[in-house]
Amino acid sequence: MSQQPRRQRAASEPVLSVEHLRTEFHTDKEVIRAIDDVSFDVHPGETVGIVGESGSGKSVTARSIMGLVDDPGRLLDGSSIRFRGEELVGKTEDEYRDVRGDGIAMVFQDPLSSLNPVYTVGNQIKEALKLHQGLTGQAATDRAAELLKAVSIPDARRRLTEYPHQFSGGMRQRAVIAMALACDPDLLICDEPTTALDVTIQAQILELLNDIQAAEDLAIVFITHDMGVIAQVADRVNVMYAGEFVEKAPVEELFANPRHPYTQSLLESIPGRGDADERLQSIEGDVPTPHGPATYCRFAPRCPKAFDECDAIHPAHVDVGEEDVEHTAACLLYPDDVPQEEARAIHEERQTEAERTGDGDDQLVDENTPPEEEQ
Ligand SMILES: Nc1ncnc2c1ncn2[C@@H]1O[C@H](COP(=O)(O)OP(=O)(O)OP(=O)(O)O)[C@@H](O)[C@H]1O
Ligand code: NI
Repeated sequence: MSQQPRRQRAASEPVLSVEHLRTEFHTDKEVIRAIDDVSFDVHPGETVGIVGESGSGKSVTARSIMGLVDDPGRLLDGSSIRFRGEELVGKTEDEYRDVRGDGIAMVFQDPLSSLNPVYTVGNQIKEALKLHQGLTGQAATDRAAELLKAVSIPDARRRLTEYPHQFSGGMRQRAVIAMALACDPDLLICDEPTTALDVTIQAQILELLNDIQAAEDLAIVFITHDMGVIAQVADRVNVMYAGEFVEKAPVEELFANPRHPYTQSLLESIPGRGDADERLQSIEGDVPTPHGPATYCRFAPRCPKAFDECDAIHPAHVDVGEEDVEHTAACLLYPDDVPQEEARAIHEERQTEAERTGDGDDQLVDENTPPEEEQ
């Protein structure tokens, strides 16, 4: 159990390091590039948030990390996901199962999808303990009760003997978190874990995750569409739109000084921010489905600040923060301390650079597909 101050954490090796992640779905009709060049890392003891509207690619990012992208989905060549320094891309399903059992755990929105209705909660936790820690018998029962206690389920011993349907929604999600903890993970990926719960229960679960994190120095990737939740849980935030990260910043910085027009729109749509009388303002339109690499700004059609070049140049991430603050935005408005033409030239040059180095002409990574079969 580490009590490192945050400063030292930032200097530690990342638990998870995602680089140039690209995930595509090849269907009969179309190719969906659900994730297009996403990079981020997560250090021990910190929570990194991924926030964006429905369809922006949050869950596919999570499933890519977990090795759970099913057919017809594939990770493109050049994608790298390192966990505790070890490359996960290209692992076989068997190898990946070990990673999921020993190190990375995931909590989904619907706790019932992770619980089997015909077994008691206790049996399911004990099964996880047997699988991941080799615990059986009384030792497993004791540990399972400890885990239920750790997630603040009262009367833990008795509740071990109950079935999922005897648990309320919030208690079920706690039980799922207890199951996730049974593999003693270094990294927990939470995909909208509180979206189905009412606000009071939601707050309790977020509090619980916070406590567990502090006690275990756990690294968390927290996925949500809700900026209010992000404000409560995240240390650093990646704002996602149509398969790309469009802004990355520490949480306080993101809320105090949002730079990407998409982030600004997301923040304006939080009730209670700004003018109290103002009607909840949501962003008009939907996230587009991305096909192939972006050669323009995908947010431009909905962006209040868009101009002609936004349809022609793909924005690269540029520093938009104070010195020493890791804050970047992918928007042609930046850098804003140089003439606009110069700023656009920077993005154009980076786009050309990316195209020259083979970006947009990727080969698929899939051990089942020999290279000559790729188009
Ligand atoms: N199995 C699949 N086959 C084809 N396309 C898929 C598949 N899974 C996801 N996609 C596409 O990938 C894109 C991103 O989806 P994803 O589920 O990651 O969004 P999300 O940000 O998690 O949204 P939500 O907030 O609704 O959960 C969408 O365009 C979606 O249609
Ligand atoms: Ni999702």
